[in-house]
Amino acid sequence: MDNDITIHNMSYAFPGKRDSPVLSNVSMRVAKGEFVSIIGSSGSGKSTLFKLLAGLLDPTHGTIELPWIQDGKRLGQVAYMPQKDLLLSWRTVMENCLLPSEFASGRQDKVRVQADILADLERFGLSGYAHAYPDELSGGMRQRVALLRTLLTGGQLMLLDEPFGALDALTKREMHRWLIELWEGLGKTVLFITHDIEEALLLSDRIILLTPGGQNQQLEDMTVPLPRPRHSDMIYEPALVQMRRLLEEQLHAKR
Ligand SMILES: Nc1ncnc2c1ncn2[C@@H]1O[C@H](COP(=O)(O)OP(=O)(O)OP(=O)(O)O)[C@@H](O)[C@H]1O
Repeated sequence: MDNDITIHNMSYAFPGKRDSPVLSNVSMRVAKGEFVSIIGSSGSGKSTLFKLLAGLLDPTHGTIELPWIQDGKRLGQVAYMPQKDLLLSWRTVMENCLLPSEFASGRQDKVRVQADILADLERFGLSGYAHAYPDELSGGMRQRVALLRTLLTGGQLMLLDEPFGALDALTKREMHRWLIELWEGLGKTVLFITHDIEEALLLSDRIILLTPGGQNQQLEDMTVPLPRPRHSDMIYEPALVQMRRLLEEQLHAKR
């Protein structure tokens, strides 16, 4: 419990829009090592929630507790992958992956960092692409580079904002397998924003449905009743069909 992420009665309104908060009295708890998906209609505040967790914005009211953060600085302790992959087009895959070490405090042995990145690229199915530029890669490969760079920023918590939204169904499925293997191997806490209910059901331990603004934002919090390892056919199990219907209804009702 001590390692849980805790958000308590948190509200956030953008400057100049104090009367219409994007997030209003939101509370949630996420256990260390959990994989939790956040779904919600467009504009319900999902990306804003991630920016608050990453420390890029400060709550207007309420608190966010990340128990492992020592000095209050979240940069480098929370790995945040924004909706757009933001790979630098003028830098190679290797140079993009070197960014976190360039920002890190203290001197790092560059030769060693590069050797580690080469090993990671192999693990991520990207061997031979260290010197390629982002626009020479497929969508799935770009996302893997962006995820690797996110991982290299370190930290216990990974915030992934619709990482697979733009991928075709087959690539998406491969990326799911790969992400789950990675998550199981690293034991990190993952928060994952998606619009794809099936994706949320197959990947997550829990799904949190964020409803748009209002005075007291209610969160639906559902545990996914599936063992691991999971496979795509599980989506047809009666408990999942029922849960999917419920989520779709809630999502449409709250628009
Ligand atoms: N910098 C900003 N200044 C003012 N309003 C903003 C800003 N960024 C976002 N908003 C508003 O806050 C609300 C929530 O935006 P947010 O991006 O968090 O939603 P979301 O749930 O992630 O949406 P989507 O699913 O479309 O990505 C929206 O109404 C948006 O217009």
